[in-house]
Amino acid sequence: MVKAVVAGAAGGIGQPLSLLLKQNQHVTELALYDVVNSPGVATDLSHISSPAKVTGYLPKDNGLELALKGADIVVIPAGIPRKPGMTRDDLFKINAGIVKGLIEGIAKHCPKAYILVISNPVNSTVPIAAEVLKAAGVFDPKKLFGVTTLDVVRAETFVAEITGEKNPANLNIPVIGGHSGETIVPLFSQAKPSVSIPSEKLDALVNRVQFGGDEVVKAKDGAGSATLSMAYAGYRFADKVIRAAKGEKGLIEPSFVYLAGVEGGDAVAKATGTEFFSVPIELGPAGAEKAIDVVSSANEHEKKLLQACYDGLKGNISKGVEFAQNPPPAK
Ligand SMILES: NC(=O)c1ccc[n+]([C@@H]2O[C@H](COP(=O)([O-])OP(=O)(O)OC[C@H]3O[C@@H](n4cnc5c(N)ncnc54)[C@H](O)[C@@H]3O)[C@@H](O)[C@H]2O)c1
Ligand SMILES: O=C(O)C[C@H](O)C(=O)O
Repeated sequence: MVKAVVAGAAGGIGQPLSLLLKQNQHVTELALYDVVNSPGVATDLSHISSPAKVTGYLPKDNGLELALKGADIVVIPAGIPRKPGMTRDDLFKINAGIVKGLIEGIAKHCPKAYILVISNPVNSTVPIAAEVLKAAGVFDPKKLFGVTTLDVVRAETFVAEITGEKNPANLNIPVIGGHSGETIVPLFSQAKPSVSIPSEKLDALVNRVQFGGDEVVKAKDGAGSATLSMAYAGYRFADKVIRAAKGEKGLIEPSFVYLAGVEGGDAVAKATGTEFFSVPIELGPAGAEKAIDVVSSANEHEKKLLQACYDGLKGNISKGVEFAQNPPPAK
C-alpha cells in the first residue's frame, strides 16, 4: 500500500508526473493537490485501469489536509516556472512561500512521508523545507530530497550523443552539487561504464549539462520550462524511492540532501563546505541511507568546476534558511 501525493498536480510537470505515478503498480492511492484544476485531472486519470485510486483536491474544504493525510510520498512541482531571461533565483520570491506553505502542511499531516522537492530554485527551496520541518520538530533528513535527476538524465543523453551509446540510460554519470548553472557539476571521469570525451568537446558538454534548462526555456519561448523531461526524471526518482521503501536493494541516484543527517554525509560536507549538496544517494526503506563521496575523487578539471559550485551554492542555501527563519510579513 503506497499513498503518493503530487502537490502542483495540474501543472506542466504535475500532469505527466501524475500520469506516470498512476501506472506505478506499487501506488495504491494517488492524491492530486493544486490551487486549480486538480479535480478534473484526477477524474481524467481515474479512468486508467491501474491499481491506484485517484482523488483531486483544491485548497477549499481542507483540501491540503485531505490530500496529505496518510501519505507515504509527496512530490512537489508546485510553483511558477522560468521565462526567457530569468534565472531560477528569480523564482524565489513566489516559490519560496509556496514551498513553505506546502511543507507546513506536510509537517502537520504526514510528517513521516518522503518529500521530493522539484520546485525551483531547488538550491533554496530544499533548505526552506528543512528549516520548516526542523521548526515543527519533525525533520528527518533521510526523507527530504531535492530532485536533481533531470541533470543526470541530461548528462546521460548528451554524452550518448557524443559517444554513440545506443541507449543513453545505460550510462551512469554522477552529476553533483546543486540545480542551477555552475552549481551543477557533471563528473564524467566517474561515468560507468567509463566514457571518453574528446578534449575539444568537454567544455561545451559541461556547459550544456549546466545550462540544459535554458535550452528548453529558450525553445519554449515564454511558454515555460522543462515539463515532460522533468516528469520523466521526477518519476524515475520517485519510483526508486518507492522501490527502495519496498526493500529493493542497490538503488542509487544523486539527490540534493542535508548532509549532516545522512550516513557518509559528513565526509562530503567536509570536502564541500556546504550543508546541502547533491551526491549519489543509496536509497533504502529509511530513505537516504548513505551519501556516496564522489567529490574527493574528482579530477583536476572537475575540482575547478566544484570550486565555482561551492561559492554559488552557499549563497543559495543561506537565502533559503534566512527566508524560513525570518519570513517576510504576510501582505
Ligand atoms: N528540479 C528540477 O529539475 C525542475 C525541472 C523543471 C521545472 N522545475 C520547477 O518546477 C516548478 C513547476 O514547473 P511547471 O512547469 O510544472 O509549472 P506550471 O506553472 O505549469 O505548474 C505549476 C503548478 O503549481 C500550482 N501551484 C501554484 N501554487 C500552488 C500551491 N500553493 N499549492 C499547490 N499547487 C500550486 C499551479 O496552479 C500550477 O498548476 C517550477 O518552479 C519549475 O522551475 C524544476
Ligand atoms: O530551467 C528551469 O528553469 C527548469 C529546470 O530547473 C530545468 O533544469 O529544466
